[in-house]
Amino acid sequence: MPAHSRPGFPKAPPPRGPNSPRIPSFYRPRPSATPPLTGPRLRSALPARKIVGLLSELRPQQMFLRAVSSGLTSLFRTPGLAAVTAMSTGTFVQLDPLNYRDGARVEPVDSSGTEKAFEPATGRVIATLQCSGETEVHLAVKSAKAAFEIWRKKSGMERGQVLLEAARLIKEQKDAIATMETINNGKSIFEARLDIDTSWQCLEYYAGLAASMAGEHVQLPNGSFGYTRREPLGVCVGIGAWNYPFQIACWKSAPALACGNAMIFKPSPFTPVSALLLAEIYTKAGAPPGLFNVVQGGAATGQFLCQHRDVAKVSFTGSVPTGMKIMEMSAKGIKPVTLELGGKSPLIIFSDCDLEDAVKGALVANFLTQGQVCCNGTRVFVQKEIIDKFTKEVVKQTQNIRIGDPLLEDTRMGPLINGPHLERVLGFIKSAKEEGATVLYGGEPYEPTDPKLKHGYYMTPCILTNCRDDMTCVREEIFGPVMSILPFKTEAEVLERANDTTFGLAAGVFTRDIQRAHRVAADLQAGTCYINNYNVSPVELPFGGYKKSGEEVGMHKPATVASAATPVFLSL
Ligand SMILES: NC(=O)c1ccc[n+]([C@@H]2O[C@H](COP(=O)([O-])OP(=O)(O)OC[C@H]3O[C@@H](n4cnc5c(N)ncnc54)[C@H](O)[C@@H]3O)[C@@H](O)[C@H]2O)c1
Ligand SMILES: C[N+](C)(C)CCCC=O
Repeated sequence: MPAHSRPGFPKAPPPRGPNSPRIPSFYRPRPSATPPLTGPRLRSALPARKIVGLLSELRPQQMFLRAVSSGLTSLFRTPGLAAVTAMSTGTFVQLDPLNYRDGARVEPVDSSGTEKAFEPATGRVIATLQCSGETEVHLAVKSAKAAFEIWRKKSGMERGQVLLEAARLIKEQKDAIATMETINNGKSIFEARLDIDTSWQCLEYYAGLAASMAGEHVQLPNGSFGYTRREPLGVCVGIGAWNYPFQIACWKSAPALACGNAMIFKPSPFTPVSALLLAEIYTKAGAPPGLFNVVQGGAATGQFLCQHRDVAKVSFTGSVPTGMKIMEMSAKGIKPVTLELGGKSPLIIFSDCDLEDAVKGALVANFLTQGQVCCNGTRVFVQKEIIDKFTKEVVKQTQNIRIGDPLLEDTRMGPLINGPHLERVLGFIKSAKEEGATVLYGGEPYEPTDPKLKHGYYMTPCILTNCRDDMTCVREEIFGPVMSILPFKTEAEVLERANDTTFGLAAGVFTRDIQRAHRVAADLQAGTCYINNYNVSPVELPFGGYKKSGEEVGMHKPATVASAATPVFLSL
């Protein structure tokens, strides 16, 4: 939550960071008891603020080379991962306990059922997890409370040192963590490595901020003075989605821990494994046992966490319907929430764009992580003058995307997360056809030639044309590799259509006209607006949503404008 809009925080540091739970949202303003208080000051009159962040002009080719040249050089056996048999497609099984409490892996003391986690590339079960019951959740909270008592008394500098060491360990173990992420999530190893980079970068960023957070000294009449303290909230809960398992765990825990809180993290039951690596790293880095606990499970476990009396805040990443439930539960306990929810983001391509960049931008805006990205720009509005040329080129490049074993270096599209989700995505394509859309390319189940991948959840990326704004495929979040192309004539028209949605997570604009770029970005109702780029993730910038895409307790919506020379490429 933006510091500027919180009572009692008139001079907080700027709310910059990768995720909405930025530093101030894990703090509560607390004036000291004596001497006399100034009292909290409401800054509700602050105008809405937009943050403009410029990306460094790192060429995408350099980024690519850096990522691939690192190689799989440091395969390791993580402490506690003794039962990992191998780190390649089709062999990994997870036999160690998947909960983490008091600095060690544990089996839950009670359970409300089991869930199977798959390797999407092969369809194999890699882990069966016990869904933590109410007693286990209570033990995790108790352990986190004890750690909080130690942690909250540390100086910001001391907390920063632990986070820095954890960041160093993540960097050191990057390839093994990325491999684990690829095995459990299905995203290509190329992408997973980029995710791990934005994970350790996030810890470094908040480590840097930890020491500089301070309260205020306020002069009062007759020689009196007051001061404010910035105090952590206590035990915070993080609930994650399955599309960025390790990154979400880092983006939630880093700001929370930097501010002096403890965190209990519940990953999605589809992707339970990599959060444990983070837990082990925090312990190794010097975090007190219990500071970062992991409980596994689905909705029931999540509810136990949200409803627990001693949980001070819930930070949630997931779908809008679940976000609504989380908000409702938290409201009953008067708990602040941060909600990072879904989207149906517009990507606007003007006729004066650099077409080559725009095509690459559209690919990365739609097919990253097999299209399972909250901020994907899936409503691709293309100005009429260039729509034929654009469509032809986008189809050509989509045909070149390499689908297959996600652990292979040249794979750019792996399997979807699981069978039911694949069916759901294919169902959207079927209904698009029924509603009059044309499938220009893809949208079919895909079977790679490697026999071990036969039971994986692959499909060809799909391009739809003849779309209308009222079609289901254009209105609803598909969360799969499906691009809908929509023609437009004028700037005013496209802005109105782009904003005509209940979501507001991200948006993109491709144009050579710099004034138009910033004018359109300012009028788009979205948490992040990319200019001549898409889906880049600099950790220094906030990441949040308008409308149903997200919620924080604050007086303005974060709106980031990320601008760069050229987009990251998906196809080779
Ligand atoms: N805005 C963002 O930053 C962001 C990032 C990633 C994903 N997402 C969104 O997440 C969605 C996909 O993720 P998903 O399928 O895992 O979402 P989901 O809402 O089904 O589940 C998310 C998490 O909530 C838990 N959960 C489910 N019901 C719950 C309940 N009643 N109480 C407490 N916890 C509960 C799940 O076990 C899981 O850990 C998409 O809509 C996507 O756009 C958003
Ligand atoms: C890293 N990205 C691409 C910004 C995605 C953030 C999480 C959304 O699903």
